Amino acid sequence: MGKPITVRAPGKVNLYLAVGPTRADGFHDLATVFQAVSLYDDITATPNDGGITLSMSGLGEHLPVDDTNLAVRAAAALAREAGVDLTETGVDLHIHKRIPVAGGMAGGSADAAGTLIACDALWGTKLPNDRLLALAADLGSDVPFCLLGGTAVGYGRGENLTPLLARGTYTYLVATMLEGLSTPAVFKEFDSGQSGPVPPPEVAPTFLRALAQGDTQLVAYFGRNDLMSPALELHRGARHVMEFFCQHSLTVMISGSGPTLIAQVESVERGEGLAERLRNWPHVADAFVVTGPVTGVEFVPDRYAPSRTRDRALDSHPNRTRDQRPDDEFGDDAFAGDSELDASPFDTSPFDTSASGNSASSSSSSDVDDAILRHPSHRSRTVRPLLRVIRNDDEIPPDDAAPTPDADATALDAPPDGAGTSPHAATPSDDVPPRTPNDPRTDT
Ligand SMILES: C[C@](O)(CO)[C@H](O)COP(=O)(O)OP(=O)(O)OC[C@H]1O[C@@H](n2ccc(N)nc2=O)[C@H](O)[C@@H]1O
Ligand SMILES: Nc1ncnc2c1ncn2[C@@H]1O[C@H](COP(=O)(O)OP(=O)(O)OP(=O)(O)O)[C@@H](O)[C@H]1O
Repeated sequence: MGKPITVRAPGKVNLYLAVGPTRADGFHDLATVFQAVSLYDDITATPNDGGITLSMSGLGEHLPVDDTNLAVRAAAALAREAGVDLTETGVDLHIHKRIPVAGGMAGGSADAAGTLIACDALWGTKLPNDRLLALAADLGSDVPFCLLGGTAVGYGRGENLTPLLARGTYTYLVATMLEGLSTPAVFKEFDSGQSGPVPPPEVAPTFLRALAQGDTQLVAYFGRNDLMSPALELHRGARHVMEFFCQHSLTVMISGSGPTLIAQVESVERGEGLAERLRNWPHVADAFVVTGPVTGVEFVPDRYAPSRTRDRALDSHPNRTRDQRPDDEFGDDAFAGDSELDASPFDTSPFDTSASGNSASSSSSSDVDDAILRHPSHRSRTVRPLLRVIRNDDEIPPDDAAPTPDADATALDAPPDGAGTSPHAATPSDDVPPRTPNDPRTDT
């Protein structure tokens, strides 16, 4: 029987999320910009001689492990699609979860995407990318993006993806909540807040331009999430936590359908300082710093594969930071062994530990473990990049069709109601969620 395969799958944030009308199938048309961030679930697939089993650790300890779990559904869907006979060939899945459950960061979707890639490699199904992406879309609207990673615009349900030109690295302070939110409930709340026909959703050209230019402040300024008001209506705790962000003049958004709150910060150091204080706020489950963009699902070589002991140590570290550190913190040696990852897993196993002479394996295992979990995204090697991406209709507006950021910034120069002079400032009040430039209510 073959060796276990471990992949890691990133969570996402939505930097822009415009919601359109409800479709005949009950879903909403979206125009959204996803970014994958350095917060990962690890998925290990071990071959067995029949059936699919699942165990979970970390934040997933209390989730069901039956066929309602998205990871189990993903493995079963792949087996069906690829004609794998589950009575003879199966998989034991283990997921170590760090992405919050029902937090709007695509936790379940990341597990489904990771399971597809791990089982595809384990069973040697070699499903073409377009079929993998179609399977992913059937499992959930966010699953295709979790496969792809990076920064991408999503239309349709969010599954019609095009990678975006996005310069720069984004550093986010993230606050996860003790209570989650149900995605369908948030969409329903959005519907109930509409008094007339909802226009077709689109991403503002100024926003795309800011992304392409790597102007992180303008990206925050033009960011939008139509699910923010409905999510905050449903989550009093998140409304209170927003006060913290506003007190620190941060432009706060929810991630996806919430209630996780995110804000760009200018440095990892500032973010970590704020996160430490935020952890003591009521309703907050955890606070930490992540960076983006990172790549989609990646294979983790054997020697870096998670161990329960390491996971526990990392998760309980008081300054746990899921971030990108400056390169020199690890030195190039930490990734010197990664060249083997450039090969397709179907040609040469990336999990072959026989390459013991590399400098990574000569480092102490804890140094390397630390390094792989914090490694800068631009160094990551996606073994099986999903280069062929589907998208049906609209093209991104050409540069010359877009107003210049300056022109738009002038139009928006006046701070929104209740906000300070900085576009990043908003004034908190007691129970009413503060208005921010991202809050659709500021448009009215
Ligand atoms: C809010 C986002 O996270 C933004 O990226 C996604 O749209 C949600 O993606 P997801 O969690 O993968 O959601 P799915 O599992 O596909 O759908 C869950 C439910 O959310 C609602 N839903 C989801 C996506 C969408 N475009 N319109 C919807 O109305 C539907 O009620 C659906 O039954
Ligand atoms: N592997 C999984 N991880 C997390 N949740 C799962 C998983 N499988 C099924 N679920 C169920 O899916 C629901 C949504 O959880 P999830 O963590 O995916 O939400 P989310 O991050 O808000 O999703 P999204 O951002 O894609 O809308 C939960 O109620 C949970 O019970």
